[in-house]
Amino acid sequence: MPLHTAGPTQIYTFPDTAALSQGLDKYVAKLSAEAIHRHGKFTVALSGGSLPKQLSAVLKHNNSVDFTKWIVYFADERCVPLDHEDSNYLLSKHELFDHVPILAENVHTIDPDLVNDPEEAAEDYISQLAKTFATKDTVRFPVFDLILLGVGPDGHTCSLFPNHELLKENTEWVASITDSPKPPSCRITLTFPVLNHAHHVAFVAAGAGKQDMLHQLLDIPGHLPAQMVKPTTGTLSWFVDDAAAQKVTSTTVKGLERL
Ligand SMILES: O=C1O[C@H](COP(=O)(O)O)[C@@H](O)[C@H](O)[C@H]1O
Repeated sequence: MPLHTAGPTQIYTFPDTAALSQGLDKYVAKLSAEAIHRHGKFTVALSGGSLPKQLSAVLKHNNSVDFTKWIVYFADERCVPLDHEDSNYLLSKHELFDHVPILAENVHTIDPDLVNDPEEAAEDYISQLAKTFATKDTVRFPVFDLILLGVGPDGHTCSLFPNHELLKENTEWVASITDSPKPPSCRITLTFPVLNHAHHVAFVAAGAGKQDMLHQLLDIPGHLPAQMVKPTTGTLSWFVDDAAAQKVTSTTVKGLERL
């Protein structure tokens, strides 16, 4: 069974969070090696919340991964200083960057001088993206090798919240939000077109607290933000533990698979 398949959503389940981290390590290491072989770098967008810890537990010990070729952006970021406890960057720094040879200049943070002006911060982040992603005429949006996403209990992903006007954003690469229902209220976020142009997108969700939302997202068709992530040509995977997957019954997905 290949590690990932194009087309239908692939759901990988694991008995617990330790096994989930092992599966994620295998998946990310493979995509990293493939991307570096293909174009000399691995462009990845990381979420905050529970993701960095889950991702890094095994990956940070994986010496086969060439982290020097990683170009890191954030799927979303809170408009706070980089040393603030709410910073998604700080989380990933503590969990991953401090333990692996990622180059500081390859980690693209929100400009700390712009955190009081979310709109400007989003504009600046677009400029940072433009340095990595040379857009061709046919491809208007950055094409990440991998975007790693989390999902909140309300179905939000990145800083794209249910019923928010940002769900309609279809031209900008990065948008700002000043009324996030989850604090802090000011944030910047990648938009759906960017998420949906990626080569690979993977959601990571663990714990019984995600059960109801996972059931809703995977079994009941709808338009919650996490359900609007539908890569046009890329793959979509879910990495979940048994606790989170307990109520998922869907026959519309390809099936729950163990790695
Ligand atoms: O606010 C945020 O929440 C989501 C979900 O977080 P989790 O702790 O439930 O995994 C996260 O993906 C996003 O990056 C973050 O800013």
